[in-house]
Amino acid sequence: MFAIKTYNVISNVGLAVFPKNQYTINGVEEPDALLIRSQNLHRNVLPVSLLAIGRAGAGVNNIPLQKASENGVVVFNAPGANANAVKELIIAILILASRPVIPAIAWTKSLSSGKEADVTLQAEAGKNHYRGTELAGKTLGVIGLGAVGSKVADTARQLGMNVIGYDPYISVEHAWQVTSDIKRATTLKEVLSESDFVTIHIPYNEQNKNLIGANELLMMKKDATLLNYSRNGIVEEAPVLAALNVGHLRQYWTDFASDELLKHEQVIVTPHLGGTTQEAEDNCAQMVANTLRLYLETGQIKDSVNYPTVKMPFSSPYRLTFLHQNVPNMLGQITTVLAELNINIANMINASKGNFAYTMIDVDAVMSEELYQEFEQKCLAIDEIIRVRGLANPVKEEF
Ligand SMILES: NC(=O)C1=CN([C@@H]2O[C@H](COP(=O)(O)OP(=O)(O)OC[C@H]3O[C@@H](n4cnc5c(N)ncnc54)[C@H](O)[C@@H]3O)[C@@H](O)[C@H]2O)C=CC1
Ligand SMILES: O=C(O)CCC(=O)C(=O)O
Repeated sequence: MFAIKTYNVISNVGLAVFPKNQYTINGVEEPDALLIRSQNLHRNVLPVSLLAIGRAGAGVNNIPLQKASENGVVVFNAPGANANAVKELIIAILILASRPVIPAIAWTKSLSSGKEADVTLQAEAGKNHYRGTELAGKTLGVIGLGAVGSKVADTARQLGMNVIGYDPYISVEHAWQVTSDIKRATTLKEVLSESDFVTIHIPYNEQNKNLIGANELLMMKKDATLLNYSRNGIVEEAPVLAALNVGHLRQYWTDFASDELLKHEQVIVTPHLGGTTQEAEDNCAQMVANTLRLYLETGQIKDSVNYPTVKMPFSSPYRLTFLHQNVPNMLGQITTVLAELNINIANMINASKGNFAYTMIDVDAVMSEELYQEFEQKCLAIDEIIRVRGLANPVKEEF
């Protein structure tokens, strides 16, 4: 049995991925895996039992990645699984930022003569106070052309906007998704200075902390609108408020509340709603539950942010897995231990990601508990090996 502990509201569609005869969810056992959304784990002690963390979403800045890697905890996310939800909200915001629909509705509701004809007349007479502008022909700058940004850019093009994208680190997969009529900026200044609307779709990390501050806001067109549906630490709040106060920036829309932002009339804050649709919550939970199962039951790694992708058909009776430092001679040391114990290798694979690496070795016979314990002890005596697991072939399903 594997034990899963969840935080936040996790879709039942995702939880249903775990067979009841193999998994407990939120039981009393120490967890093998956590399944979370925005839960901040930075202050948590990671239990020794913990093998994996699944983030049902894109951003992983709520997870202590270095600590997880060093403790042999593989962290997974759900790349792209909520991108459509964010895209639709961004498009809605672009429209709401151009057409004063929300105040117009509130004003119309306030008309109450009691006589239908009068209300109609008042509505007609007052509507010119709620005149908007159109998106077609305006320029949208998209910072980050990953799963969300590439979708936003394409849809904005379809709405007749000119789109400038900026992503110096774009993956080949996402580069293919961005149509050729989207202009590529080579500098942040280029995208900021040419856009009527700027929307940010990048991860929060040390490098992106305060990416948009006073200098960058000055690069923006006067009267432009800024959207931050990525993370709060990417945009510095004080210079944004100052830019709004002097009339340089028209509006700031964000998914991340703070006391200061909530007080300002030209700041419109949504309650971290980007990925909050039924479909996105189902997709994210289902995707990450499947990757957790794949890892827990077969050792294979897919969509991890701290360990490499490692795929190998499970065709032998028994599999050994090793999370280790990415240093020379790890394979040599592991195979020496296997040879000492007269264990024959049927198949093996090794891959690395940054300072960490992963090795899977299939052996041609099931190891007894006693033999496995001896093997594990010898392996863990090697300084650079972080975690060892022994897995019997599940045979029940095709992974
Ligand atoms: N508000 C919400 O509910 C949601 C927020 N998010 C946030 O949006 C972020 C992006 O999500 P996805 O598009 O799914 O991630 P993604 O990983 O598919 O795309 C991120 C893109 O940003 C690019 N990038 C990184 N640093 C950059 C920089 N300094 N300048 C320009 N480009 C840069 C990367 O090369 C990558 O192409 C997430 O990390 C998360 O923080 C994502 C989903 C929902
Ligand atoms: O609603 C959620 O779980 C948060 C979505 C999000 O911010 C993300 O996927 O990065």
